[in-house]
Amino acid sequence: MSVQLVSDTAQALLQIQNVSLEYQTRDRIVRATQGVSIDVYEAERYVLLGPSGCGKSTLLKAVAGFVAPAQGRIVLQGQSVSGPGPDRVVVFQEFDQLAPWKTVLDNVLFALHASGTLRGAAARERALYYLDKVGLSAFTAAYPNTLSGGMKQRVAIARALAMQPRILLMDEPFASLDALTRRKMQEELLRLWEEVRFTLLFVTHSIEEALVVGSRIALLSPHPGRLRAEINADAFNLQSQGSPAFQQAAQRIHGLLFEQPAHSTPPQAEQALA
Ligand SMILES: Nc1ncnc2c1ncn2[C@@H]1O[C@H](COP(=O)(O)OP(=O)(O)OP(=O)(O)O)[C@@H](O)[C@H]1O
Repeated sequence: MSVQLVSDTAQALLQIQNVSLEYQTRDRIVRATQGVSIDVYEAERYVLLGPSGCGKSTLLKAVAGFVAPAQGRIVLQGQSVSGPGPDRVVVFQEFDQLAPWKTVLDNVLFALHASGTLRGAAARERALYYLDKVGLSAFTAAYPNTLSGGMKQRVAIARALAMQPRILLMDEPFASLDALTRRKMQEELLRLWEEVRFTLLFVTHSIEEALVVGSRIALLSPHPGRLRAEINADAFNLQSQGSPAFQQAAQRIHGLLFEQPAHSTPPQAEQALA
């Protein structure tokens, strides 16, 4: 009998129940996802993977409460999501998500103050704690325009973790970084997860990134996105990248996404799905 990662009887932290998402444009309705059902459990690193336009970002925005489902519902810890809240924090791809007129420390403090999460010395202590966790203790007084792209993303991650959200939402957070920095950030994210054990919902269109970052991966079909399969990726990390098992998993995912037999697609160093 095989051992399952997740107990069937455990209550999922996040339940995406038969969710269809739509945009109303001037002349038509664009359906982004179709009847997607996903359960995400406490301390999972759950990845949404699929080709460009399959609705990954829209699904993440719906969990964040920015987009209301046209059908189905999203439930976080037993409560229906009906709008944004400090229990869900998003880290985006863009480097301009920090306030440029605030220092690194003030960017983190502002989130804590504005959301009513913490004030005074307690807020400062928590902000400094998470800035230290992302290796930015020496840059608390710096302004965003003096930081590299990777450092800005670290501030955004520290700011998000400082909120101690029930779930951290990341929308292709490393996609604008060069390959080396991206790898380093993946490594840091996994190290942070080992320490803090937050629950993560992570969007990417890179098969490799999904396997490295995720403990489970949802494969979404092309537009409109439907759940095609869920893959257990707990066995993989940056060290296993390039191993035969890793390459096989990447090949299998590629096959599942594009409905090709797994053996017909040679594995590549980086399999992006754009
Ligand atoms: N504001 C919008 N108005 C109308 N249609 C939209 C809007 N945002 C997204 N869409 C459409 O919804 C679908 C899903 O888009 P979404 O950005 O969620 O996909 P994605 O999988 O995240 O893609 P990518 O990997 O390219 O970011 C696409 O067809 C897109 O054109």
